[in-house]
Amino acid sequence: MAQVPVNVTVTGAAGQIGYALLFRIASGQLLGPDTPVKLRLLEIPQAVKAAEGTAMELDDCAFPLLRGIDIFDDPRQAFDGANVALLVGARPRTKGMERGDLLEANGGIFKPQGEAINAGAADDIRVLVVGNPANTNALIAQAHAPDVPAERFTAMTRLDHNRAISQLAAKLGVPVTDISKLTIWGNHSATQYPDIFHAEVAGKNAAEAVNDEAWLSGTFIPTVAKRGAAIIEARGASSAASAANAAIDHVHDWVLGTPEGDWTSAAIVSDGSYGVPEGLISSFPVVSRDGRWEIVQGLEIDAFSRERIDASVQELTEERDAVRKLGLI
Ligand SMILES: NC(=O)C1=CN([C@@H]2O[C@H](COP(=O)(O)OP(=O)(O)OC[C@H]3O[C@@H](n4cnc5c(N)ncnc54)[C@H](O)[C@@H]3O)[C@@H](O)[C@H]2O)C=CC1
Ligand SMILES: O=C([O-])CC(=O)C(=O)O
Repeated sequence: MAQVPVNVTVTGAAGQIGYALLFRIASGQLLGPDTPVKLRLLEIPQAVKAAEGTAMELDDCAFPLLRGIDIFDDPRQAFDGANVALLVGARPRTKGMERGDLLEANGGIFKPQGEAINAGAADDIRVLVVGNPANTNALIAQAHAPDVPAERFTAMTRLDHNRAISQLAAKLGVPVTDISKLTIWGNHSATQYPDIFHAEVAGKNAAEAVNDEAWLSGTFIPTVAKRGAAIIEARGASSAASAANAAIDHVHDWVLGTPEGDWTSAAIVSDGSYGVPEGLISSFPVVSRDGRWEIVQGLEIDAFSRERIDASVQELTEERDAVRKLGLI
């Protein structure tokens, strides 16, 4: 029997990540080759026409799995019946903007979107926030969706995870497929901590294989943490195709499961594991089983890692306090 299509809502659909993302969703890379999808695109009124142009191109691909495209400028309509929501559209930081202004501007986007998800999304809704500051935007949306289990709100650190795998593989001269069990901890920001102490290269400990602490603290960690800025500097625009790719990876693994013997990284609501205050949306080592993220437990955290995890979690705590003060959560 033909499967019922899955409703996938994408915000910021006319933006550069949207352009790289929508064709991959429609081609079956998000939910697998047997799952038909309906796209529900949300844009601001001024960008609806551009979204319509992208929809025309999607039509022109004649993707067998694509069963419909609807375009909205109202979050209530866009999230109605959504099974998967990719929250990409956000207010970028502009010149002279303070962090508080950025959080406030994004609160104006993610609060109504959380409310709309609460009001009308499907019972199995899964939310991935990509728009920056992703962790705190996810926290704001989650705070306004009290009827949705908090665990359904996540933020993207998969791009950082993939960047770290690539950097580590290059250092060791191995294919990326040899690297497993790498972790991004904390915030999707320059304070994030890419951790190779539990990572493996072809089954052996990666930190021992690297055996170069100067490279680890002086090159690897800052390269991964500042990669977004380096891309902006080189391309004159922020990462788009690689961000879309990571969003596909995140949702694909969440719905269909992570491979046995490995884990990935995702920012999910903390249950207090590894000393991360409960309720913060922070990146952890995670596996997905039966459609739910689970934090990998029992990893030993040495002083080097502890200090870095704590610094990033401290930043998340400050962002949470700032949005609390602004009355956004
Ligand atoms: N978590 C991560 O790893 C990454 C996050 N990002 C973030 O993703 C976001 C999107 O990036 P781009 O696509 O390059 O930006 P972009 O500026 O090309 O597109 C953003 C789109 O969002 C739309 N938008 C703004 N407010 C909206 C609202 N209230 N509802 C619906 N749509 C709205 C805009 O009209 C625009 O079309 C940015 O915040 C960027 O910083 C980018 C790369 C990686
Ligand atoms: O700062 C940005 O907009 C881009 C970003 O998050 C990244 O590439 O990691």
